[in-house]
Amino acid sequence: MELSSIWILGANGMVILQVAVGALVLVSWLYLRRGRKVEGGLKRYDDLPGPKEFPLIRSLLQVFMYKRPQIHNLWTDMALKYGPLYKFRVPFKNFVVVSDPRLIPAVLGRPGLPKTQLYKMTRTMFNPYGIDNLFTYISTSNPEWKACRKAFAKSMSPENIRGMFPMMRARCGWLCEEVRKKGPGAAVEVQNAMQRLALDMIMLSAFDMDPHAVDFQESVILDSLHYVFNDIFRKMAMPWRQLIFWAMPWLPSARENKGYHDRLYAAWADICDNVRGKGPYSEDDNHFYAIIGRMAEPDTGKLWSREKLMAHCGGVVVAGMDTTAHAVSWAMFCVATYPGVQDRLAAELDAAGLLATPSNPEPKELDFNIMNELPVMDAIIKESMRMFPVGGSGIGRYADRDIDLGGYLIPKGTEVACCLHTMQMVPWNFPQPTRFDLGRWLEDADATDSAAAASPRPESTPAGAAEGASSAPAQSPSSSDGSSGQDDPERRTPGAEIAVDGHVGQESAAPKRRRDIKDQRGDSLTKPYIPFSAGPRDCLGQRLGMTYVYAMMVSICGRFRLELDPSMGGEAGVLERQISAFALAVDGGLFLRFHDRSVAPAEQAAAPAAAMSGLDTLKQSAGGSPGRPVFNVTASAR
Ligand code: HEM
Repeated sequence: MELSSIWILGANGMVILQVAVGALVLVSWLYLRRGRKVEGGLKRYDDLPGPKEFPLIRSLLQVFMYKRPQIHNLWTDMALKYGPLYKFRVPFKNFVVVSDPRLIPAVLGRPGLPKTQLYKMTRTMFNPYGIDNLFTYISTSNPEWKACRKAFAKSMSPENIRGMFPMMRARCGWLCEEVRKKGPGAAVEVQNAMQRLALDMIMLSAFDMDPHAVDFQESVILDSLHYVFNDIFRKMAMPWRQLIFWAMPWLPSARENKGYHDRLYAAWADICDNVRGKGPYSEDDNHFYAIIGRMAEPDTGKLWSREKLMAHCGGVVVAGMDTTAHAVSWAMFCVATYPGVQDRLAAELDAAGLLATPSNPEPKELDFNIMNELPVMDAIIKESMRMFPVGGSGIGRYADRDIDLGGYLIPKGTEVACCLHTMQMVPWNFPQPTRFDLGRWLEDADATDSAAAASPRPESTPAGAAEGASSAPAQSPSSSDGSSGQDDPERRTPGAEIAVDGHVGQESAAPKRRRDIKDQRGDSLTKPYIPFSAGPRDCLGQRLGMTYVYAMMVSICGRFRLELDPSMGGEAGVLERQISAFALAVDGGLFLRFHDRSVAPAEQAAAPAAAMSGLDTLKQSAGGSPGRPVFNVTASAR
C-alpha cells in the first residue's frame, strides 16, 4: 500500500482494514470448508485426488493412452501420483483405488463390500446357464456361498494336503524328466509348462482324475480356456460382442466362439459325471469330489444338478490351475533374473540334499515337512508373489451403499478397486518396492545382497496423498494375514507344523524367517501383503496352492539352473510384456533355459542345442489377443 493511502486512512483506518480482510478470509475459509463437508463430517468423493478429467469422457483417455493390458501398472502409477486413496472416473463409472492397508477391513473385511458385478461375466467359463460358483457369488450374505465355502474348506485340511503330496512330488518329477529329455539348456515356455503341471495336480487333488497334461497330450481344458479367458475380457471391453454372436450365429467367429465354449463345458460335464460315478459318498469322506458329490439343495434335499456341479467343478479347476501356474512362473523368473538369488537357493537346497549335481544326479526325495525348513525358498516365493501377485489388477468390490472410506463419503455404486499389485508395489507399504529383496522375509542382513532394482517406475511417495486416514499407512515388512484362518502365515506355508523361525538343524549363520511374522497376528486385515486377498473372500485354496508352488519350485530348482532366454530381452523385456489377463502373465510366453544340474558344464557345452517342441507356445492365430500363448501341444517350435 502506498504511503498516501496510509495517510488517507490514518492509523485506525489501517487496523480496521486489516481486521476486515482477516474476517473476509476467515469467512471464506469457513464457507469453503463447509462446502467440502458432507453429512457426518465426511469429505466428498469429488474432493479425492485423482487424474485430470475431460468433459464427457472424464479420465478415459488415460486408459486408452496407457498400455491397455497393463491395467495393474496404471493403477499403481496413479497411486504413486495421487496417493493411497484416489478417485478415477470414466463415463458411467466411478472408481476409487485403495492401497492403504488400514482401509482393507472396510473393503475386504466383514461385512465389507460385495464383489463387483464384473465377476458375473466369468460365469460363461463354467456353464451356459448363468449359474454361480464360489468365485462368482457376489455377496457373502448369500446362503449358498456360505454353505459352499464351509463345505469345500474341509477338503483343504493339512491332513488332506499331506495325503496329496506324493502325487505332487511324482508329477513334478515327471515334468522334470520331460524337460531333461529336451537336452541341456532347453528353452521352455514356463507358463505353458506350469499350467500343464498345475492342471494335472488340481485335477488329481480335487477329482482323482488324470488329464496327463504334463506328458503333453492335447488338453481340451487348456486349449479352450485360453480362448474363453480372452473372450471374457473382450466382452468386458465390448459388451455388444455377445449380442453380435447371439444375433448372427452363422458368423465364423460366432461358430468358433461356440465351439470353444462347448468343448470346455463338455470337459466340466465329464468331471461331473466322474464325480457322480464314484458316489455315493460317506459323510466322513473329505475328498473334494466327495464333498461336492454330496452337496444338496437345502430346501428339497436333492443332490445338486449336473449344471450346478459343472459350475463349481470348473471353478475349482480354473481358480487353482492358472493362479498356481503363474505364481510358479514368476518365482522361476525371479530366480533366473535377480543376481545372487539362484546361488543362495542352490546352497540351501544342497544343504538339504535337494540339489542335483553331476556326482549326485538324483537329489533326495522331497519330503512334505522339509519345505518348512527352506527359508530362502520361502522368501523367494513370498517376494515374487509380492512383486508379481497373480491376482494383479483385482480385487474388485462395489459400494452397495454410501460408505466412509478414509474420511471420504464414497457414494453407492462406486467401484472399489483393491489392486494387489498397487498394494504391494508402493513405497508407503514396502520401501523400495521395485527391489527384489529377500531381506524383507529373512532375518539375516545378507539377504539384501540378493536384491536387484527391477522396474523403470519411479519410487516417489504420493504427492496428492488423500488426507485423513490414507496419507501414510504403517509399513509392513512381511507376511499377510486374512480372516479365513488359512492364511495365517504359519499355516499358509505347507504343513500345519511350520517352524516360523525355522531352518531346523542348521548352524546359526543360516538365514531364518523373520520372527515378526508372529507379530502380524491379531491385526490380520491391515497388512499390505495380500497375494491371496484377505477377509471372508480370500483364497479358499491358498494352503493347497502354496504346497503346489513349493513342490514345483523345489523339484525344478533342485534339478535345473534357470536362465532367462535371451529372446526375452532381459528383465526389462519381461516387465514390458506383463499383462493383466485372468492372472498376471507375460504376453507371448516366458521362456527360460533349463540347464540340467546333473550334467557337468563341459558335457552341457558339447551337447546339441535342444529342439523346442511340446513345451513351447505359439502365437495365437485366432480368437485371443495377439502374442498370447496357446496351449496346443501339437504346436511346433516358436
Ligand atoms: C498360488 C496359488 C494361488 C493364488 C496366488 C490364489 C489367489 C487368489 C486370490 C487373489 C483370490 C481372490 C480373488 C478375488 O476376490 O478376485 C482367490 C480366490 C479363490 N481361490 Fe485362489 N489362489 C491360488 C490357488 C488356489 C487353489 C489351488 C485353489 C483351489 C482349489 C483356489 C481356489 C480359490 C477359490 C475357490 C477362490 C474364491 C473364494 C471365494 O470367493 O470365496 N485358489 N485366490
